[in-house]
Amino acid sequence: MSWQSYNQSLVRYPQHGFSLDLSLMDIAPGLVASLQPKIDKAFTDMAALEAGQIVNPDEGRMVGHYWLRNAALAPNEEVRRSITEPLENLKRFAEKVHTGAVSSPTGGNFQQVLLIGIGGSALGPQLVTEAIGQNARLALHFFDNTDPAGMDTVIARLSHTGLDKTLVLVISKSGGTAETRNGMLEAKAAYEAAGLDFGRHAVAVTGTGSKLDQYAAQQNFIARFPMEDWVGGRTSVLSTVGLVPAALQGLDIDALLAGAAAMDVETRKTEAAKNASMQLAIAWYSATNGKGEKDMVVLPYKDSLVLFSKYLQQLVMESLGKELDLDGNPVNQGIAVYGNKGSTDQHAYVQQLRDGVNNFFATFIEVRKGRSGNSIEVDPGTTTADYLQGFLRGTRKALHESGRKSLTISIPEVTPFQLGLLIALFERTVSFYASLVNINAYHQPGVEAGKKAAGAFIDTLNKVRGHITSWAKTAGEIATEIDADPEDVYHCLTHLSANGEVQISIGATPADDSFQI
Ligand SMILES: O=P(O)(O)OC[C@H]1O[C@H](O)[C@H](O)[C@@H](O)[C@@H]1O
Repeated sequence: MSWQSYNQSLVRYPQHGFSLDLSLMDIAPGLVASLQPKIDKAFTDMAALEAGQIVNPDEGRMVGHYWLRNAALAPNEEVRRSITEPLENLKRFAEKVHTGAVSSPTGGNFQQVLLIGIGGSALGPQLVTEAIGQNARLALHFFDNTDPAGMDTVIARLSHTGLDKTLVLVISKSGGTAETRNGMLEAKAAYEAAGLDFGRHAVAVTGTGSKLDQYAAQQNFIARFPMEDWVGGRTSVLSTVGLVPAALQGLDIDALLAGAAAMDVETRKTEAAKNASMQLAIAWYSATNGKGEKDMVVLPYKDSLVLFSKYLQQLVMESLGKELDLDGNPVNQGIAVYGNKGSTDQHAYVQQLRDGVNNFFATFIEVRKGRSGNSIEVDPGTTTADYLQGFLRGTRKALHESGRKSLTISIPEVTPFQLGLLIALFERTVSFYASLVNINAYHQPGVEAGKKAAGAFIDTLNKVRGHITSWAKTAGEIATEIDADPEDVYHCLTHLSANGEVQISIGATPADDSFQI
């Protein structure tokens, strides 16, 4: 480690207490020169994106999440209003919930929120809640799956305060996501079982006219907030998707937006050496050979940032994980992201990072402030915060000594403003990196394949249900009757057996197992 290379490779924005240290990334001196045409193109793409000129060919929609924190950039008055009006409305709405002007139909203020959403409609709000929601006015709970047992656990937890005091926030951009629809129907059933009118406790955040929007109107939801078509799910944390729950928690959403806007100011500058997102994109390119050859391990040394890797996983992997490049050539791009937090991970998988397969680069996130308030001495003169800093610096050094690359992002503390900075930093990095490797970061064609196959499986499951009899049959026999894949039929039958709908007699192999009512 050299003091000189630290000084030379640091991008810092002292006015925000932010710095990005790339000194341990070993970026080859010639790389930037060889990438220059691509870097120039990335800046041109960025300008086109911010000007509303990037339209996803398969979906026909503009990409414009940058406008959310800078409405003045929006390409026309209509888009500008679609940012400013919901922002004012959601603030007013949160205020009404806090003052009790919007309250539980059974009387009294709402005291907690159940957020139902998945993917970008949950990960952003979860990140914000964990990072800066410690003193939230209303506690947030989540349904982010179609797991009935998981939902039962959450409902039981909510019932301590009471479902009547729980505001339900159903969030889905498309308004048609199965897991979210299921979660909403399960919640509705729980409210009805408690003798409560679900609609009078519910709020929707969704695209105007979507299935959810129509359902919310029909069920007389308390409020509906629009989510604009030009915001993608994984970049929606600063739209109504993230801001409605944040405002309900009483968080400083203006500071969150201001942090993102401040990072945008820095990362809009076309001097690559001073642009933290461009430097990060170049570092990703250098570490992964521009082909995702290494994974990104995200290690924030701060408990409140524990969900940052989970959040980045969607942002990076759904954006960059693409089969084809922009010219239609197969490239199978992407960067795998995982992580948790330091120093906890030191006692779990850092052993492999240091000594095992060298298939990653680490992203350390350093938060300089330990806590607000005084600290005890755990050793003479030493605090727990000293240890946290020591472990970060120590692990970074140990990885470097064994030839592992890492970069370090430092921020002063985890505030709404700093969280906004981090979110915007990575959004722009993903955008730049996509330009460097010539892919579209703003569509997700691969996600549909699994959804379609799941739909087909559920159709088969329902057909199987209709062919179970009081006499025993094998999966193969039922598969022949309904013209389906016997392996699928077998898994339908074991599912029905585990859920008490059929009885199973185990044979020598799955093909010999038989099932009856
Ligand atoms: O907000 P929704 O429309 O319900 O979508 C939720 C998620 O579902 C999809 O599978 C997409 O790949 C994600 O990008 C999206 O965030």
